[in-house]
Amino acid sequence: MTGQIPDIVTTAQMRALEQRAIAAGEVSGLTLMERAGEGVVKAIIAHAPEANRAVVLCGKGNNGGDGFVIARLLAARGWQVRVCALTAETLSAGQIPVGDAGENARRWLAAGQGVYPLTAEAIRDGLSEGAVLIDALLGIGQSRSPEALLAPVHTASAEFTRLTRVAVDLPTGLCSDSGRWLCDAPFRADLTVTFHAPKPCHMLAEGPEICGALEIAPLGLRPEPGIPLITGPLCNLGKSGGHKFSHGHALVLSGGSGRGGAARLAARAALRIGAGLVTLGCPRAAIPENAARLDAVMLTPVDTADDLATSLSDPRISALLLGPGLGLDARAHALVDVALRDTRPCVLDADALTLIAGDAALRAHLHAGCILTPHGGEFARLFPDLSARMRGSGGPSRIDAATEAAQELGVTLLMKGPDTVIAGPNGRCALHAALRERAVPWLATAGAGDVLAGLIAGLLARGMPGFEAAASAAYLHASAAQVFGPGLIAEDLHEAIPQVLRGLIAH
Ligand SMILES: NC(=O)C1=CN([C@@H]2O[C@H](COP(=O)(O)OP(=O)(O)OC[C@H]3O[C@@H](n4cnc5c(N)ncnc54)[C@H](OP(=O)(O)O)[C@@H]3O)[C@@H](O)[C@H]2O)[C@@H](O)CC1
Ligand SMILES: [K+]
Repeated sequence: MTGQIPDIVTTAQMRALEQRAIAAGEVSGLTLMERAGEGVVKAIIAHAPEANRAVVLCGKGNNGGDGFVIARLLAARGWQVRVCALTAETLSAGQIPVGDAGENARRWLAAGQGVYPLTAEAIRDGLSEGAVLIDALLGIGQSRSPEALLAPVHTASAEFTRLTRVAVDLPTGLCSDSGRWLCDAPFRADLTVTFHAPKPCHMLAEGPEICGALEIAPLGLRPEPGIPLITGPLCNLGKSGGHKFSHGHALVLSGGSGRGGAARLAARAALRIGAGLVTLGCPRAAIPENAARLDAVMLTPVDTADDLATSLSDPRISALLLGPGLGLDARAHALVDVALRDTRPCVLDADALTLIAGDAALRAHLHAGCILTPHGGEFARLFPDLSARMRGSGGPSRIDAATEAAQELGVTLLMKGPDTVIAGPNGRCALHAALRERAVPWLATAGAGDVLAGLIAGLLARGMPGFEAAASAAYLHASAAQVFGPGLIAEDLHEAIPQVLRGLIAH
């Protein structure tokens, strides 16, 4: 997948787009299906240039219709093609369904080609090593487990080691809108060719694991806004003059002695991303430890809520961060309480999220300047009902859940993961997908989340709005991990940020 990636569209949006274009007389369903098939064939040839044999598995809907187009176009190129269709029996009896899929089945049969049943034997006999196995069983119309449908496919394909497995639109066994599996063993693709725009399942949850490489075939439909993918910072990161106070002052609150590492990681990240000043507020007893480990980050004693209130009387403090290594004791609770009664932009991570989850009074003070950065477990603590619904069949996707949660609390919410969702208090939403060429598995390391929280706090301190700061930080965080590569530990992220910034500012 290269170049500008269109916004993600849901199943409902995709269907509406198609229907509008057809109703307006701009295009017919048959033409769209032909374009879809052409796009898949083009991608297959680029992906498997040596192949000349394919088995196309066709379902009874329009995904299957695409399969018949693909079969016809590959056969026209001289490929040896076998179609194994769910509707083999009725088609062989001359019963052609109405509609675009039926018309493409008719064209296939009219060319003198046969249709085989969807059995392990028929599939196996059509394959050989190096062949292409094309899944056109189910697309965006699937809603229940296709376990039985896939059983012969798994049996047959297990006998080969060098198949190229291609999913049309999305792999069978995947929920299009959530990216969750609909069965234990979905189709596992090396390449998925979708149409017009990515669907949530190509980016979310367990979807990417079974989609393989992703190609987007255009259908000639007009683009419409969907969920944008974050492919760069959403704000200018350069500095143009000014003194340190013109670039903001972040205050990071820390826990006691021996617990300062997480807050130090966050504070350094805030400084690295360009906050003019960063102060770490910690109990007086922890000052020597932090002083021994920090130079450019300043220190101030914060033992009590009053100490924090005194720090906040300095109007130059432009953003707060509470959570990393903060603890869950009465002091931590009191600090979160004071911070939330202030209206300055405030990042709440880690322990601060746990405190908020357990205390409705704290939640009541959340405001639009707050940015919450939960991972899956923290999200479940904050939103147990929503989280339970997400696990159910047909439940909300991570995008829907984050959007609902952000609106419910009136905050910006960054739901962490390889598929990081950023949702604003007003329904705005975006996705940062650290997937495929942007995959950074070595980011799963202790302290990486603290650095992310620090990057957000630093950008907020510089005056960036919450949504933009969170989305940009997600991008910068993954980029730093990518620059450093394998062996990364959280401290390395700071060292990689300058290289990331140089690349961005040069552009
Ligand atoms: N939108 C567009 O712009 C374009 C779309 N195009 C293509 O159309 C595809 C969507 O087609 P679609 O709507 O016909 O749905 P599809 O996925 O083929 O399912 C069909 C039927 O399968 C059934 N079924 C469901 N689950 C099942 C199960 N577990 N096991 C067995 N059966 C099951 C269910 O019928 P049911 O049995 O419930 O009556 C369902 O109605 C899309 O993915 C893309 O490839 C392109 O041509 C270009 C333009
Ligand atoms: K499919």
